Amino acid sequence: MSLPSGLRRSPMAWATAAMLVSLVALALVGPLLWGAAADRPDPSAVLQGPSAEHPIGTDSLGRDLLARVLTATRPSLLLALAATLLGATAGVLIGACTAVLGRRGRRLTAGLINLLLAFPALLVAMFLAVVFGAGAAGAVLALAAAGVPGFARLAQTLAAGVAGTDHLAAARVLGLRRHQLLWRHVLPNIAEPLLLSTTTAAGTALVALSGLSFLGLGVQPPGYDWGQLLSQGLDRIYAEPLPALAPGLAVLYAALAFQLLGEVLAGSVARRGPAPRTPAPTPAPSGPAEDGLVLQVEDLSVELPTPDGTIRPVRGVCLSLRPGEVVGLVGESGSGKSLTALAIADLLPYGARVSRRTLRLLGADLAALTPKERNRHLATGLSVIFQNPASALNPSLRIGTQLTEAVRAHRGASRAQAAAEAADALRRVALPPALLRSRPHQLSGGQRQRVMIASGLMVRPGLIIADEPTTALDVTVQRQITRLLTDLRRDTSAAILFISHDVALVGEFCERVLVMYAGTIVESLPADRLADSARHPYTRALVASVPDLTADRGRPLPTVEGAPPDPLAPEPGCPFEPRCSLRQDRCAEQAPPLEDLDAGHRVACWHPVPVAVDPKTVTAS
Ligand SMILES: Nc1ncnc2c1ncn2[C@@H]1O[C@H](COP(=O)(O)OP(=O)(O)OP(=O)(O)O)[C@@H](O)[C@H]1O
Repeated sequence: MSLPSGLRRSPMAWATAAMLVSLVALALVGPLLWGAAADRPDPSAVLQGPSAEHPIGTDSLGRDLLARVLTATRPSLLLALAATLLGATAGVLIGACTAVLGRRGRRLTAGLINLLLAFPALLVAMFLAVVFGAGAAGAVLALAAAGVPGFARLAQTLAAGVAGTDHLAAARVLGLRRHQLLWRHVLPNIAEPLLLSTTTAAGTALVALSGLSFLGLGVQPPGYDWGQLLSQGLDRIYAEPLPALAPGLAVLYAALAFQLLGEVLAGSVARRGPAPRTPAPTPAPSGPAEDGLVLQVEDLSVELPTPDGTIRPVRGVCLSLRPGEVVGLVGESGSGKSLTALAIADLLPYGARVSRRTLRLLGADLAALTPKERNRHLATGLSVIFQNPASALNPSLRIGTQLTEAVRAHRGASRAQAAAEAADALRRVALPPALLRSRPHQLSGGQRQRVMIASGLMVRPGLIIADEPTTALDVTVQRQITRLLTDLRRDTSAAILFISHDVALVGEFCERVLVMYAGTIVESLPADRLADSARHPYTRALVASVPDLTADRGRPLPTVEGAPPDPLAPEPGCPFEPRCSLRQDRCAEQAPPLEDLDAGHRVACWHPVPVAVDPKTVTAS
């Protein structure tokens, strides 16, 4: 596994690695190399100061103190790690349980955690160390128990974020038992921040454990750790500072190493967090602008790294929209529709690379703008309505705050002016302005989607990208939403790119349809000609797979036979060729370009289907 390049370049990461390696090496070889010297008493060298033979002196039995400090690395680290792991395991299990317990169990556990947190951890550790009895095992148990509430609170907070997610709800519906929910759905999703906290907690545990040994509650003679050596050295610190300083510095060094490890890991997580808004490298300027277009996209491609290799889920896409035009983008799941939209909106996931010949929004070449200008232009010229409004809206903010923040940030509108505009936007999507005070969970799915549309309207965009905005809604609400989008288009003359896999809906709602298959546009035609004049075998198969009320219920629903090509192993030729019953030799050799058939109708096929052919006969069976 290779290190992220950010980590490789970080001096702090290298320093931390060096400190950790030195500690581990000392813990491994210390007792072998210096164990004998550390335990050998020498009555002739009792309580000596630093000398060539004993660089930091000897103890009351004449044992070499440097050897003892070095040998103590192993017990000091092991005990601190044991206390941390025990405390973290118990705390995390208790805290994470709250995500899968019933209401009563959850409240009880939360109350218990709150109660335990009220007691200072170090005092609890000292009290428990006395109760468990002075000794290494008692100190470890006491520290672990004292650390449980802190870990439990952290895990509880993180688990609360998972508790409301759709995947946990889906797993509950599937009937998974509580322990399965905990192990499979809660813990894996909160593991990363917990690991970071555990690392830093190990440093704190090391200091605390040394403190207990220092007070005589931890490791007992003849065993020893840094805390005990520090305590012994302190008796004569004014005469000989080194015997106390050396174990003290060792504690500081090891605690610092753990703290730095936490910092470095947290930094590395933050670095791979949000995607940089600008895909590297700097794109070349766009091709010439075409007059009167809201969106002009030519030869857009997206590359994505995956664990198995790089894929190109969007390949050479061209599309354009005029003011007020509604264009549908249809295709099977995975055909690249959403990534096309995300590439236009500059919202591609981290690691994605985008290339294009032209990308203009409202006449402005997005490549020619600085990142700040581009963000501003996109934020004010484009709105994206996502498929799942539940996750697109921030659950902790009131609707009013979410609707107004964009206009306040980009247009500098006052709070009152923004609130008035938000109320107006809600009215336009047929929602009462009183909802401004609600939070997303208090709204139905249809209402949330209307809020998303209202949010898009707040910036008065020239282009609305609606990515499957009705997929999660029932048919009645679907109709309401599409009607609403139609009204908005009429009133604001915004263009709409409507992404869907519902061919029937797109045919009804849009003026023009782009059919996407395996990352490319394979056909572009007026929506009213979709049902009877589509010429690409894939479009014909999609249309044929739409059930209607007159279909014979005794026969299985028609589907597009076969599966899309493996994005990791693209073949030359037409990507639909393996599924096409009309394929010929040329289809497997060369990919067909998107060419004009007649006015407003383009198709990428070497042998477009004659209009008269029955659509059900065009896919391989
Ligand atoms: N972040 C990602 N990393 C790797 N591959 C991805 C990522 N996002 C999407 N893909 C892949 O890219 C391809 C296109 O995905 P995209 O989401 O654009 O499809 P889609 O046509 O919008 O599908 P759907 O209708 O199901 O939303 C798919 O094969 C998908 O697995």
